Amino acid sequence: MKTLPFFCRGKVVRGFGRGSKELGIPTANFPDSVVERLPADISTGIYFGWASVGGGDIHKMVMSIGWNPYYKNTKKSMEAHIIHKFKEDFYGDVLSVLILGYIRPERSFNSLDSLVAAIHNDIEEAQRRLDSPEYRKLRDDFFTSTRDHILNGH
Ligand SMILES: Cc1cc2nc3c(=O)[nH]c(=O)nc-3n(C[C@H](O)[C@H](O)[C@H](O)COP(=O)(O)O)c2cc1C
Ligand SMILES: Nc1ncnc2c1ncn2[C@@H]1O[C@H](COP(=O)(O)OP(=O)(O)O)[C@@H](O)[C@H]1O
Ligand SMILES: [Mg+2]
Repeated sequence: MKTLPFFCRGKVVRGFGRGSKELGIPTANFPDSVVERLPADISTGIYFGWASVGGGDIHKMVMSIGWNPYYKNTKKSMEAHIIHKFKEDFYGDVLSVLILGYIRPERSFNSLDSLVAAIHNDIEEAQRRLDSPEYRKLRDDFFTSTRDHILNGH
């Protein structure tokens, strides 16, 4: 995917409220304006990278881009599960993400448990891959040079 790494930023909006309640895995959802501006060659699927809320600490993240086939959403979404325990929700805060790599396509599952298990595997894979020196360097390069700018690009 030639547009990776891809950096984007937007205010966290509400989704269907399923992430925390049904899956036990909250996802911070990006607004339509950010989803619509994704480069065409970033296909739907599951990605990993780095994220920061409100310009705060940088954490590992996994992201889902697409129509959530298990739920048959009709609107494309971009949602990040940040691998960190937050004290409270952060709707309305600015979320910055650096998307670095692709994990797998989105798919449907026979049960909620299988979807949850697949997401836990994604989280483990992201944890492992983001420890590489190359991805740590990209984190430092992108977040220190772009912290004060609004952008949707790479
Ligand atoms: C790492 C990750 C992988 C995901 N994989 C899938 C998938 O394969 N199929 C699917 O239907 N949804 C997938 N999802 C999306 C979840 O279904 C979605 O985050 C959940 O429904 C919460 O949506 P909400 O923010 O609207 O509440 C994934 C989400 C994450 C964070
Ligand atoms: N580790 C986390 N990663 C992502 N969002 C989190 C996390 N911890 C708390 N949140 C909060 O949970 C919200 C997402 O929960 P979710 O159940 O997916 O609801 P929604 O459908 O409104 O996106 C985020 O917008 C954010 O405010
Ligand atoms: Mg969500």
